[in-house]
This record gives sequence, C-alpha cells and structure tokens, in this order.
Amino acid sequence: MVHVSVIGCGNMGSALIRGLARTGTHTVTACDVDPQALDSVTEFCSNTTTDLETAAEAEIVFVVVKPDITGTVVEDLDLSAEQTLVSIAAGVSTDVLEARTDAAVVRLMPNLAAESGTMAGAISGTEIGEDVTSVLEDVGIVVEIHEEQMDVATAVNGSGPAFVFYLLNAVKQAGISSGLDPEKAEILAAQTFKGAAETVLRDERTTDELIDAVCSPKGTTIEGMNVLRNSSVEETVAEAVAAAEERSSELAAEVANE
Ligand SMILES: NC(=O)C1=CN([C@@H]2O[C@H](COP(=O)(O)OP(=O)(O)OC[C@H]3O[C@@H](n4cnc5c(N)ncnc54)[C@H](OP(=O)(O)O)[C@@H]3O)[C@@H](O)[C@H]2O)C=CC1
Ligand SMILES: O=C(O)[C@@H]1CCC=N1
Repeated sequence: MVHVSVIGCGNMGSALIRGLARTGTHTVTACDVDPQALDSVTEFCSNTTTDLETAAEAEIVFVVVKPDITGTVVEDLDLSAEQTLVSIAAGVSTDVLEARTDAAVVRLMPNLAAESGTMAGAISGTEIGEDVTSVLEDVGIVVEIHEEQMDVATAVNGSGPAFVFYLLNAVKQAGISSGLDPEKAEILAAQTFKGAAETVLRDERTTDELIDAVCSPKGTTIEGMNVLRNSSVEETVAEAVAAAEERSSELAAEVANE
C-alpha cells in the first residue's frame, strides 16, 4: 500500500483518483483549492484537503494543476529527497521542476482513460521507482520515453482521446444519418473502436494486415477503404497531432521564460 496524493482534482486529477479507487489498494489524499472539486471525489479517496502541507505528506505526490501554476505549487510543497513528485503538466520540463523540489521528479503524460483503468501513459525521469510504476500500472499501461519525446506523447496519448472521440462521433453520426437509432449507433461505434484497439494491442499482425483481414474479396470494406485512401484523412490526422505537439513545446517555452 502506497500513500499517494493528487493535487488538482479537475478533469485529469479526478480521473486518476477514480482509477486508483478501483484497485482499493492505496491511501489517496485528494487536494484542491475548490471544495466542489473535492466533493466530486470524496467517495473515491481516503481523505480530502485544501491544505497543500497535508498533501505534501504522501510518498508519491501527483501535481495535476494547469501548467502555468505547476512550478509554484511544486515549490510550495517543499518535498524531501525521499519523496517522488509526479508532474502531469504538459510542457513543464524536468529542469524547471528539479529547480523547485528535492524530491525525485517523474514526468507523466496520462490520459482520461485512467478513470477506467485503461490509461495510455508516457513517463520520463532519471529515477523512476518501482512504487511509481506499480501505482501507474493500476490505472493503465505506461511506457518509458525520453523527455524530448514528451511533446509528441502529449499529442498522441494526452490529447489523443479527444481526437478519438471526434473520429468515433463521425462514424456514429454517419450511422445515424443512414437510419440507426442514436443510442445504438453510439454503442456500435464505441464498441468497434474499443474492439479494434484491443485487437491491435493483442494481435501480432500489423494494422495493414488487420485491414486486409476485414476486407473480404469484392466485399464492403474495400469500398470504404478506397474512399479513405484517396482522401487526405491521414494527413489531417498528422496535422492535428503536430499542432498539439507544437502547442506543448510552446507551453514549455512559456513556462521556462516565467
Ligand atoms: N484533461 C486532460 O485530459 C489531461 C490533462 N493533463 C494535464 O493535467 C493538468 C490539469 O488539467 P485538467 O485536469 O484538464 O485541468 P482542470 O482545470 O480540470 O483541473 C485543475 C484543478 O486544479 C485546481 N487547482 C488550481 N490551483 C490549485 C492549487 N494551488 N492547489 C490545488 N488545486 C488547484 C483547479 O481549481 P480551479 O478550477 O478553482 O482553479 C482545478 O480543480 C494540466 O497540467 C494538463 O496539462 C494531462 C493529460 C491529460
Ligand atoms: O489539452 C491539454 O493541454 C491537456 C494536455 C493533454 C490533454 N489535455
């Protein structure tokens, strides 16, 4: 059992808290300046507080506030070398964090799926303890990357769920336009994305081989694939990822210049 605190219980912090609650194996202190944010997570954690000093008592301290205030919060926490600080802020570098804390610093780019235990998380740091990895694996899958790759990870798996929600909705709306009931269209589209993602994670075939497996000779899928392959969808998706990556590096520059 590890004592974890989560500072900032908004969209991402609350997803993390709810995800950790599913395992029931950790002591989780939730901290936020907003009592309403704390009310929404009370049933999923061991205790709630508005006091940073109380949150600073945990072995692993997750800072899940906006990038522009992350540095100040980290400084105010005054953690010791025996503790681990996990920063989730897009664009806030390890250098900026290490200058403000004695704790071991780990950067994490999580995503909202932590809530259901299916997060894709990217971590970087020089001292990533087994306790940190184990807590993160309780809410999903984590891969270690170099810090220079954090901006692109922010785009791929941090912002990624929004891109997938958008694409999923496009499939759902197309189904509705052709007569499916909205609720049923949502179930069919969402379960299809979920199943396809599970297949990619579990199957050794490449995505091209999997596409071929769906395309029956002279069947339906190849007609749709021809439309996609003759479109600019692939370039547009790449542009969306690049725009998010670019913004992450801009945030890094803004925070470093503060
Ligand atoms: N949303 C996402 O999917 C993801 C977000 N992130 C990162 O997570 C961080 C938080 O994002 P998100 O959850 O979306 O933001 P939110 O605004 O939803 O949540 C931030 C929370 O922190 C609170 N807060 C502000 N100042 C303090 C403080 N000094 N002490 C304690 N709590 C405080 C805010 O209260 P108030 O509103 O009153 O200011 C708010 O409840 C960002 O750095 C972002 O880059 C990373 C990956 C995914
Ligand atoms: O949009 C953002 O800035 C945050 C970081 C990744 C996902 N949400």
